Amino acid sequence: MSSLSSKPYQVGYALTPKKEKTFILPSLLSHASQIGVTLTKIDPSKPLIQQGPFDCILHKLYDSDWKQNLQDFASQNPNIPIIDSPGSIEILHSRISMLETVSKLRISNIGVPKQITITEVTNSENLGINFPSIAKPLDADGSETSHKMHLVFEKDGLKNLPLPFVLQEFVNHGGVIFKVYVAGKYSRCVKRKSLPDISEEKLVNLQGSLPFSQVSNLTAAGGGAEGCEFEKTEMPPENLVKELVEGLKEELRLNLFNFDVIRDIKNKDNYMVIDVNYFPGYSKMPDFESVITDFLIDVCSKR
Ligand SMILES: O=P(O)(O)O[C@@H]1[C@@H](OP(=O)(O)O)[C@H](OP(=O)(O)O)[C@H](O)[C@H](OP(=O)(O)O)[C@H]1OP(=O)(O)O
Ligand SMILES: Nc1ncnc2c1ncn2[C@@H]1O[C@H](COP(=O)(O)OP(=O)(O)O)[C@@H](O)[C@H]1O
Ligand SMILES: [Mg+2]
Ligand SMILES: [Mg+2]
Repeated sequence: MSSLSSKPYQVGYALTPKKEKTFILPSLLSHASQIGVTLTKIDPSKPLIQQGPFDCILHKLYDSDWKQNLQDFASQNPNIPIIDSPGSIEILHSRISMLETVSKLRISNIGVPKQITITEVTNSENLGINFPSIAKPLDADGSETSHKMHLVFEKDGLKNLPLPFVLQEFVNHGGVIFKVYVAGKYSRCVKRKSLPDISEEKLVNLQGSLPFSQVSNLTAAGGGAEGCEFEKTEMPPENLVKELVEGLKEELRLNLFNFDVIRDIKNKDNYMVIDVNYFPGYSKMPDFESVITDFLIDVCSKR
Protein backbone atom coordinates (compact mmCIF):
# COMPACT_ATOMS: atom_id res chain seq x y z
CA MET A 1 0.00 0.00 0.00
CA SER A 2 1.03 3.54 -0.72
CA SER A 3 1.26 5.81 2.30
CA LEU A 4 1.59 9.52 2.76
CA SER A 5 5.31 9.14 3.40
CA SER A 6 5.83 7.94 -0.19
CA LYS A 7 4.64 9.68 -3.37
CA PRO A 8 0.86 9.40 -3.90
CA TYR A 9 -0.41 7.25 -6.75
CA GLN A 10 -1.70 9.33 -9.66
CA VAL A 11 -4.95 8.08 -11.17
CA GLY A 12 -6.19 9.82 -14.32
CA TYR A 13 -9.92 9.65 -15.06
CA ALA A 14 -11.84 10.30 -18.31
CA LEU A 15 -15.59 10.28 -17.73
CA THR A 16 -18.75 11.93 -19.05
CA PRO A 17 -19.89 15.00 -17.08
CA LYS A 18 -22.80 12.92 -15.66
CA LYS A 19 -20.50 10.15 -14.50
CA GLU A 20 -18.02 12.63 -13.05
CA LYS A 21 -20.82 14.18 -11.01
CA THR A 22 -21.96 10.87 -9.51
CA PHE A 23 -18.56 9.19 -9.09
CA ILE A 24 -15.89 11.81 -8.41
CA LEU A 25 -17.51 12.82 -5.11
CA PRO A 26 -15.71 15.00 -2.54
CA SER A 27 -15.94 12.06 -0.10
CA LEU A 28 -14.05 9.83 -2.56
CA LEU A 29 -11.38 12.46 -3.27
CA SER A 30 -10.77 13.11 0.40
CA HIS A 31 -10.68 9.42 1.41
CA ALA A 32 -8.35 8.61 -1.49
CA SER A 33 -5.97 11.49 -0.72
CA GLN A 34 -5.80 10.44 2.95
CA ILE A 35 -4.36 7.09 1.94
CA GLY A 36 -2.15 8.27 -0.86
CA VAL A 37 -4.20 8.31 -4.08
CA THR A 38 -4.70 11.45 -6.18
CA LEU A 39 -7.46 11.47 -8.81
CA THR A 40 -6.81 13.84 -11.72
CA LYS A 41 -9.19 14.73 -14.54
CA ILE A 42 -7.99 13.91 -18.05
CA ASP A 43 -8.88 16.16 -20.99
CA PRO A 44 -9.94 13.50 -23.52
CA SER A 45 -9.60 15.92 -26.45
CA LYS A 46 -5.84 16.29 -25.83
CA PRO A 47 -3.21 13.57 -26.29
CA LEU A 48 -3.02 11.44 -23.18
CA ILE A 49 0.74 11.12 -23.62
CA GLN A 50 1.04 14.86 -22.93
CA GLN A 51 -0.90 14.56 -19.66
CA GLY A 52 0.04 12.89 -16.43
CA PRO A 53 2.24 11.12 -15.47
CA PHE A 54 -0.28 8.51 -14.36
CA ASP A 55 0.02 5.24 -12.49
CA CYS A 56 -3.32 4.10 -13.91
CA ILE A 57 -6.12 5.31 -16.20
CA LEU A 58 -9.81 5.02 -15.34
CA HIS A 59 -12.30 5.67 -18.14
CA LYS A 60 -15.88 5.34 -19.39
CA LEU A 61 -15.91 7.06 -22.79
CA TYR A 62 -16.65 5.21 -25.98
CA ASP A 63 -16.00 7.48 -28.98
CA SER A 64 -13.41 6.46 -31.55
CA ASP A 65 -11.13 9.49 -30.94
CA TRP A 66 -10.86 8.53 -27.29
CA LYS A 67 -10.15 4.89 -28.13
CA GLN A 68 -7.37 6.00 -30.50
CA ASN A 69 -5.99 8.34 -27.84
CA LEU A 70 -5.91 5.43 -25.35
CA GLN A 71 -4.24 3.15 -27.86
CA ASP A 72 -1.48 5.69 -28.60
CA PHE A 73 -0.89 6.04 -24.86
CA ALA A 74 -0.86 2.27 -24.31
CA SER A 75 1.70 1.66 -27.04
CA GLN A 76 4.08 4.17 -25.44
CA ASN A 77 3.25 3.14 -21.86
CA PRO A 78 2.64 -0.60 -21.97
CA ASN A 79 3.01 -0.95 -18.20
CA ILE A 80 0.38 1.59 -17.16
CA PRO A 81 -2.91 -0.21 -16.40
CA ILE A 82 -5.98 0.97 -18.32
CA ILE A 83 -9.22 0.24 -16.49
CA ASP A 84 -10.64 -1.37 -18.59
CA SER A 85 -9.73 -2.45 -22.12
CA PRO A 86 -12.13 -0.93 -24.72
CA GLY A 87 -12.33 -4.32 -26.50
CA SER A 88 -13.55 -6.02 -23.33
CA ILE A 89 -16.03 -3.25 -22.52
CA GLU A 90 -17.57 -3.53 -25.99
CA ILE A 91 -19.03 -6.98 -25.27
CA LEU A 92 -21.42 -5.24 -22.87
CA HIS A 93 -22.65 -2.82 -25.51
CA SER A 94 -25.00 -5.36 -27.06
CA ARG A 95 -27.75 -6.88 -24.91
CA ILE A 96 -27.20 -10.14 -26.81
CA SER A 97 -23.43 -10.54 -26.34
CA MET A 98 -23.64 -9.33 -22.71
CA LEU A 99 -25.89 -12.26 -21.74
CA GLU A 100 -24.06 -14.79 -23.93
CA THR A 101 -21.17 -14.49 -21.49
CA VAL A 102 -23.52 -15.70 -18.72
CA SER A 103 -24.76 -18.67 -20.78
CA LYS A 104 -21.18 -19.70 -21.52
CA LEU A 105 -20.49 -20.20 -17.80
CA ARG A 106 -22.87 -23.18 -17.52
CA ILE A 107 -23.49 -22.70 -13.79
CA SER A 108 -26.41 -24.82 -12.58
CA ASN A 109 -29.36 -22.68 -11.38
CA ILE A 110 -28.06 -19.64 -13.28
CA GLY A 111 -29.54 -18.76 -16.65
CA VAL A 112 -30.78 -15.89 -18.77
CA PRO A 113 -34.35 -15.24 -19.95
CA LYS A 114 -35.18 -16.46 -23.44
CA GLN A 115 -34.55 -13.63 -25.91
CA ILE A 116 -34.28 -12.84 -29.62
CA THR A 117 -33.20 -9.83 -31.67
CA ILE A 118 -35.94 -8.10 -33.67
CA THR A 119 -34.78 -6.02 -36.62
CA GLU A 120 -38.16 -5.80 -38.36
CA VAL A 121 -41.72 -6.57 -37.34
CA THR A 122 -43.71 -8.85 -39.64
CA ASN A 123 -47.19 -10.29 -39.15
CA SER A 124 -46.67 -13.94 -39.91
CA GLU A 125 -43.67 -15.40 -38.15
CA ASN A 126 -43.88 -17.22 -34.83
CA LEU A 127 -41.27 -15.64 -32.57
CA GLY A 128 -41.00 -18.47 -30.06
CA ILE A 129 -41.11 -15.96 -27.20
CA ASN A 130 -43.93 -15.96 -24.64
CA PHE A 131 -45.78 -12.83 -23.55
CA PRO A 132 -45.51 -10.77 -21.47
CA SER A 133 -42.05 -9.86 -22.65
CA ILE A 134 -39.78 -6.83 -22.54
CA ALA A 135 -38.49 -4.95 -25.57
CA LYS A 136 -35.02 -3.60 -24.77
CA PRO A 137 -32.93 -1.51 -27.17
CA LEU A 138 -30.26 -3.82 -28.63
CA ASP A 139 -27.53 -1.27 -27.97
CA ALA A 140 -26.61 -0.82 -24.33
CA ASP A 141 -24.09 1.93 -25.02
CA GLY A 142 -25.02 4.34 -22.26
CA SER A 143 -27.06 6.58 -24.56
CA GLU A 144 -30.31 8.12 -23.34
CA THR A 145 -32.35 5.74 -25.55
CA SER A 146 -30.48 2.60 -24.47
CA HIS A 147 -32.55 2.40 -21.27
CA LYS A 148 -35.97 3.04 -22.91
CA MET A 149 -37.88 -0.23 -22.47
CA HIS A 150 -41.41 -1.43 -23.13
CA LEU A 151 -43.46 -4.20 -21.59
CA VAL A 152 -45.12 -6.08 -24.43
CA PHE A 153 -48.31 -8.03 -23.71
CA GLU A 154 -49.13 -9.47 -27.13
CA LYS A 155 -47.71 -9.68 -30.65
CA ASP A 156 -49.52 -6.52 -31.74
CA GLY A 157 -47.60 -4.59 -29.12
CA LEU A 158 -44.41 -5.05 -31.14
CA LYS A 159 -45.54 -2.56 -33.75
CA ASN A 160 -44.13 0.96 -33.51
CA LEU A 161 -41.32 0.11 -31.10
CA PRO A 162 -37.91 1.58 -32.00
CA LEU A 163 -35.80 -1.00 -33.93
CA PRO A 164 -33.61 -2.94 -33.45
CA PHE A 165 -34.59 -4.35 -30.08
CA VAL A 166 -34.16 -7.48 -28.03
CA LEU A 167 -37.40 -9.20 -27.09
CA GLN A 168 -36.91 -10.92 -23.75
CA GLU A 169 -39.41 -13.02 -21.83
CA PHE A 170 -40.64 -11.35 -18.68
CA VAL A 171 -39.89 -13.45 -15.61
CA ASN A 172 -42.00 -12.93 -12.48
CA HIS A 173 -39.53 -12.42 -9.65
CA GLY A 174 -41.42 -10.99 -6.69
CA GLY A 175 -40.57 -7.36 -7.41
CA VAL A 176 -37.02 -7.58 -6.03
CA ILE A 177 -33.79 -7.45 -8.02
CA PHE A 178 -30.26 -8.20 -6.83
CA LYS A 179 -27.43 -6.00 -8.03
CA VAL A 180 -23.94 -7.41 -7.74
CA TYR A 181 -21.16 -4.81 -7.87
CA VAL A 182 -17.63 -5.89 -8.76
CA ALA A 183 -14.44 -3.82 -8.37
CA GLY A 184 -11.39 -6.01 -8.91
CA LYS A 185 -11.27 -8.62 -6.18
CA TYR A 186 -14.15 -6.99 -4.26
CA SER A 187 -17.82 -7.80 -4.85
CA ARG A 188 -21.04 -6.95 -3.06
CA CYS A 189 -24.65 -8.02 -3.64
CA VAL A 190 -27.46 -5.60 -2.72
CA LYS A 191 -31.22 -5.77 -3.25
CA ARG A 192 -33.40 -3.15 -4.93
CA LYS A 193 -37.07 -2.80 -5.84
CA SER A 194 -37.95 -4.01 -9.32
CA LEU A 195 -40.98 -4.36 -11.57
CA PRO A 196 -44.03 -6.05 -10.00
CA ASP A 197 -45.10 -9.54 -11.08
CA ILE A 198 -47.65 -9.80 -13.88
CA SER A 199 -50.27 -12.44 -13.04
CA GLU A 200 -52.31 -14.37 -15.65
CA GLU A 201 -55.39 -12.48 -14.39
CA LYS A 202 -53.73 -9.11 -14.95
CA LEU A 203 -52.47 -10.17 -18.35
CA VAL A 204 -55.92 -10.83 -19.86
CA ASN A 205 -56.76 -7.16 -19.43
CA LEU A 206 -53.49 -5.86 -20.86
CA GLN A 207 -53.08 -5.02 -24.52
CA GLY A 208 -50.34 -3.80 -26.83
CA SER A 209 -47.30 -2.47 -25.03
CA LEU A 210 -46.47 -0.07 -22.23
CA PRO A 211 -43.37 2.07 -21.81
CA PHE A 212 -41.60 1.48 -18.50
CA SER A 213 -42.32 5.01 -17.39
CA GLN A 214 -45.99 3.94 -17.13
CA VAL A 215 -45.45 0.55 -15.52
CA SER A 216 -46.52 1.87 -12.13
CA ASN A 217 -50.06 2.03 -13.57
CA LEU A 218 -50.11 -1.77 -13.39
CA THR A 219 -50.44 -1.89 -9.60
CA ALA A 220 -52.51 0.21 -7.25
CA ALA A 221 -49.50 0.40 -4.93
CA GLY A 222 -47.33 1.64 -7.75
CA GLY A 223 -44.33 -0.66 -7.83
CA GLY A 224 -42.59 -3.89 -6.91
CA ALA A 225 -42.27 -5.51 -3.49
CA GLU A 226 -43.69 -3.17 -0.90
CA GLY A 227 -42.10 -2.28 2.45
CA CYS A 228 -42.24 -5.41 4.56
CA GLU A 229 -42.10 -7.86 1.62
CA PHE A 230 -38.96 -6.19 0.37
CA GLU A 231 -37.29 -6.35 3.77
CA LYS A 232 -38.19 -10.03 4.11
CA THR A 233 -36.78 -11.03 0.73
CA GLU A 234 -33.85 -13.40 1.19
CA MET A 235 -30.54 -12.72 -0.51
CA PRO A 236 -29.23 -15.27 -3.05
CA PRO A 237 -26.78 -17.89 -1.67
CA GLU A 238 -23.34 -16.34 -1.20
CA ASN A 239 -21.49 -19.20 -2.89
CA LEU A 240 -23.69 -18.91 -5.98
CA VAL A 241 -23.00 -15.17 -6.24
CA LYS A 242 -19.29 -15.83 -5.79
CA GLU A 243 -19.22 -18.46 -8.53
CA LEU A 244 -21.03 -16.09 -10.86
CA VAL A 245 -18.68 -13.19 -10.07
CA GLU A 246 -15.55 -15.30 -10.63
CA GLY A 247 -16.93 -16.80 -13.84
CA LEU A 248 -17.95 -13.42 -15.27
CA LYS A 249 -14.64 -11.81 -14.33
CA GLU A 250 -12.76 -14.48 -16.20
CA GLU A 251 -15.09 -14.42 -19.19
CA LEU A 252 -15.31 -10.62 -19.48
CA ARG A 253 -11.75 -9.70 -18.41
CA LEU A 254 -13.16 -6.59 -16.72
CA ASN A 255 -12.45 -5.04 -13.33
CA LEU A 256 -15.38 -2.66 -12.98
CA PHE A 257 -18.90 -3.91 -13.64
CA ASN A 258 -22.17 -4.89 -12.05
CA PHE A 259 -24.94 -7.26 -13.02
CA ASP A 260 -28.65 -7.56 -12.27
CA VAL A 261 -30.01 -10.90 -11.07
CA ILE A 262 -33.62 -11.97 -10.49
CA ARG A 263 -35.01 -15.07 -8.75
CA ASP A 264 -37.69 -16.94 -10.67
CA ILE A 265 -40.87 -16.90 -8.57
CA LYS A 266 -41.88 -20.29 -10.02
CA ASN A 267 -38.67 -22.02 -9.04
CA LYS A 268 -36.92 -20.33 -6.15
CA ASP A 269 -33.62 -22.10 -6.79
CA ASN A 270 -33.37 -20.59 -10.26
CA TYR A 271 -31.69 -17.25 -10.86
CA MET A 272 -31.46 -15.26 -14.05
CA VAL A 273 -29.00 -12.57 -15.05
CA ILE A 274 -30.81 -9.87 -17.03
CA ASP A 275 -28.27 -7.05 -17.39
CA VAL A 276 -24.49 -6.48 -17.13
CA ASN A 277 -23.17 -2.90 -16.94
CA TYR A 278 -19.70 -1.47 -17.32
CA PHE A 279 -18.53 0.94 -14.56
CA PRO A 280 -21.94 1.28 -12.88
CA GLY A 281 -23.06 3.73 -10.19
CA TYR A 282 -20.66 2.67 -7.42
CA SER A 283 -21.54 5.58 -5.15
CA LYS A 284 -24.81 3.77 -4.35
CA MET A 285 -22.81 0.86 -2.98
CA PRO A 286 -21.99 0.57 0.76
CA ASP A 287 -18.41 1.64 1.62
CA PHE A 288 -18.02 3.13 -1.85
CA GLU A 289 -15.05 5.36 -0.97
CA SER A 290 -12.90 2.68 0.66
CA VAL A 291 -13.78 -0.04 -1.85
CA ILE A 292 -12.82 2.13 -4.83
CA THR A 293 -9.68 3.52 -3.18
CA ASP A 294 -8.47 0.04 -2.19
CA PHE A 295 -9.12 -1.16 -5.73
CA LEU A 296 -7.09 1.74 -7.20
CA ILE A 297 -4.20 1.07 -4.82
CA ASP A 298 -4.25 -2.60 -5.83
CA VAL A 299 -4.10 -1.71 -9.53
CA CYS A 300 -1.37 0.95 -9.16
CA SER A 301 0.83 -1.14 -6.89
CA LYS A 302 0.82 -4.17 -9.20
CA ARG A 303 2.23 -2.48 -12.28
O1 LIG B 1 -25.72 6.90 -13.06
P1 LIG B 1 -25.97 5.78 -12.11
O2 LIG B 1 -25.26 5.94 -10.82
O3 LIG B 1 -27.45 5.50 -11.94
O4 LIG B 1 -25.33 4.45 -12.77
C1 LIG B 1 -25.93 3.80 -13.85
C2 LIG B 1 -26.15 2.34 -13.48
O5 LIG B 1 -27.00 2.24 -12.37
P2 LIG B 1 -26.74 1.17 -11.19
O6 LIG B 1 -25.36 1.32 -10.67
O7 LIG B 1 -26.93 -0.22 -11.76
O8 LIG B 1 -27.79 1.53 -10.18
C3 LIG B 1 -26.80 1.66 -14.68
O9 LIG B 1 -27.15 0.33 -14.35
P3 LIG B 1 -28.57 -0.25 -14.91
O10 LIG B 1 -28.37 -0.37 -16.40
O11 LIG B 1 -29.61 0.75 -14.53
O12 LIG B 1 -28.75 -1.61 -14.27
C4 LIG B 1 -25.84 1.68 -15.84
O13 LIG B 1 -24.61 1.08 -15.48
C5 LIG B 1 -25.56 3.14 -16.23
O14 LIG B 1 -24.60 3.17 -17.24
P4 LIG B 1 -24.96 3.19 -18.79
O15 LIG B 1 -25.96 4.30 -18.96
O16 LIG B 1 -25.58 1.84 -19.09
O17 LIG B 1 -23.66 3.40 -19.44
C6 LIG B 1 -25.01 3.91 -15.05
O18 LIG B 1 -24.99 5.27 -15.47
P5 LIG B 1 -23.65 6.17 -15.60
O19 LIG B 1 -23.48 6.78 -14.24
O20 LIG B 1 -22.49 5.27 -15.94
O21 LIG B 1 -23.96 7.15 -16.66
N1 LIG C 1 -36.62 -10.50 -18.19
C1 LIG C 1 -37.08 -9.70 -17.24
N2 LIG C 1 -38.10 -10.11 -16.43
C2 LIG C 1 -38.58 -9.29 -15.46
N3 LIG C 1 -38.14 -8.04 -15.23
C3 LIG C 1 -37.13 -7.57 -16.00
C4 LIG C 1 -36.55 -8.37 -17.03
N4 LIG C 1 -35.61 -7.64 -17.65
C5 LIG C 1 -35.58 -6.45 -17.04
N5 LIG C 1 -36.49 -6.38 -16.04
C6 LIG C 1 -36.75 -5.21 -15.19
O1 LIG C 1 -36.45 -4.05 -15.96
C7 LIG C 1 -35.38 -3.30 -15.38
C8 LIG C 1 -34.49 -2.72 -16.47
O2 LIG C 1 -33.97 -3.76 -17.28
P1 LIG C 1 -32.40 -3.90 -17.55
O3 LIG C 1 -32.21 -4.99 -18.53
O4 LIG C 1 -31.71 -4.02 -16.25
O5 LIG C 1 -32.09 -2.54 -18.30
P2 LIG C 1 -31.08 -1.31 -17.93
O6 LIG C 1 -29.83 -1.60 -18.68
O7 LIG C 1 -31.73 -0.07 -18.46
O8 LIG C 1 -30.90 -1.32 -16.46
C9 LIG C 1 -34.69 -4.31 -14.46
O9 LIG C 1 -34.02 -3.63 -13.42
C10 LIG C 1 -35.87 -5.11 -13.95
O10 LIG C 1 -36.60 -4.40 -12.97
MG1 LIG D 1 -30.22 -2.91 -15.20
MG1 LIG E 1 -27.94 -1.85 -18.00
